[in-house]
Amino acid sequence: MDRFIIHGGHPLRGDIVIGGAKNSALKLLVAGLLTPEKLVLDNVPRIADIRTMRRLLEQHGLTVEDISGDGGTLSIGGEITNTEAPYNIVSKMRASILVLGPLLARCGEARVSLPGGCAIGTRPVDLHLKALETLGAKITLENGYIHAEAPNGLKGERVILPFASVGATENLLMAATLARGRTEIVNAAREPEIGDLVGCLNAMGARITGIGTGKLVIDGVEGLHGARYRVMPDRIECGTYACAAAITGGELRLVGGQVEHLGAVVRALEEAGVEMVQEEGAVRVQRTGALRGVDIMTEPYPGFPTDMQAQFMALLSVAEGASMVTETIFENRFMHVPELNRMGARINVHGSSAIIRGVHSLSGAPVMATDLRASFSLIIAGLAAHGETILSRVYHLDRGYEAVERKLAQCGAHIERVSD
Ligand SMILES: CC(=O)N[C@H]1[C@@H](OP(=O)(O)OP(=O)(O)OC[C@H]2O[C@@H](n3ccc(=O)[nH]c3=O)[C@H](O)[C@@H]2O)O[C@H](CO)[C@@H](O)[C@@H]1O
Ligand SMILES: C=C(OP(=O)(O)O)C(=O)O
Repeated sequence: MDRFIIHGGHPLRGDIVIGGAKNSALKLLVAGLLTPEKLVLDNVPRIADIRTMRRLLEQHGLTVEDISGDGGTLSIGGEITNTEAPYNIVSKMRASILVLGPLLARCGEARVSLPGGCAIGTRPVDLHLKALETLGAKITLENGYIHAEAPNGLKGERVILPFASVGATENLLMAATLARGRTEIVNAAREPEIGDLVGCLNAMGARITGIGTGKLVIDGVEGLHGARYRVMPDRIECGTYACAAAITGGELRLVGGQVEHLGAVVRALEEAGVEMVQEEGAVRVQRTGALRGVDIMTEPYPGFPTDMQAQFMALLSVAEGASMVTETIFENRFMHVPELNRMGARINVHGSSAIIRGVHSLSGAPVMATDLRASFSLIIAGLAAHGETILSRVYHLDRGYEAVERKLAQCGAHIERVSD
């Protein structure tokens, strides 16, 4: 198992290229199930979750080719020969549940392992299942698997989501592209990655309107065709490196980053004394003065993203004054707190809120990654801490961040990966 060794105290300066968004690319790959023709995706991030998704699609019978030879451009095509998504892949990566809608729409049936909970919460999929049932699917749960059938195809309906779930919106959206008639998704999630999925599906011949709003309207078509589409830049990676620049008092150009996707993160960083400016083709980030405490609450887009909560908390741990961070999306997303406290932070958790009392400095320590974003929050703390931080279980990080040690080291960080 790999570890990172970080020696803190070196301001980050230079350019970091922001890769394609994990949370978009995964769904765009799944969209390849909706057509036998070739879907070519550019700007695909080279991360473990994408490799897992490739394996899942390949075991459904599709061919995934690495056209660029470096994993950045993939083509997906071929016929579906197997409609089962097995436990060993779904339990590894929850986004696998997204094959359910497309398999059902294309093949009239699917068997997908129930994903179960994960480190950050129980994460049920009831909204996905209810939404597909509204389109006429018959769903049963047996032996840990979801069995969905729609032998006569799906039929468009109005679906009101009780919560703007990202995954339920995406599953339903993909299924509805091939349903008979019109589907309306009311209270749809508005995350930019959903807009990217709609953009790709429309390029494949789908008829979807309402991008960026809480109401998506899908007019079903007979079939989708091949297309070429570029994955949007990863707004969470961009926000993550912004926190890293800010905590070290450095200045970064985040190449390919887009301030408009960051919404509430930009405002929160500004309040904390960090400036993010959109320039041509890059976001420039630097501190404007001392870091100040800020209160934030995670919310669906355009609110503050839960996927930025841990990284922002690391920054607040050395800000002047007190901050309160309230997590409203996942019930167990504070596992970085005890690890940050081992590095000298003063954070108390009360239910779904964490109170952070800013300290003057952090000190390096051996710490353990518990999930993807929590891992990066410990790197951010390690970059500012005195002494050595050893971060173990780096595989969590490799799920979603590409070439972390290279990107940071070329901007002045002292970080190396050690394999046991
Ligand atoms: C691969 C991917 O894109 N993952 C993102 C996606 O996850 P994901 O699509 O799983 O997130 P959702 O928006 O669906 O989940 C939000 C909340 O709704 C609950 N819920 C969801 C579905 C359901 O059927 N029933 C239910 O109760 C979840 O347990 C959670 O508490 O959006 C999250 C919220 O922005 C992000 O943190 C994840 O990084
Ligand atoms: C929680 C995340 O991903 P997933 O939904 O794949 O677990 C994330 O990207 O922070």
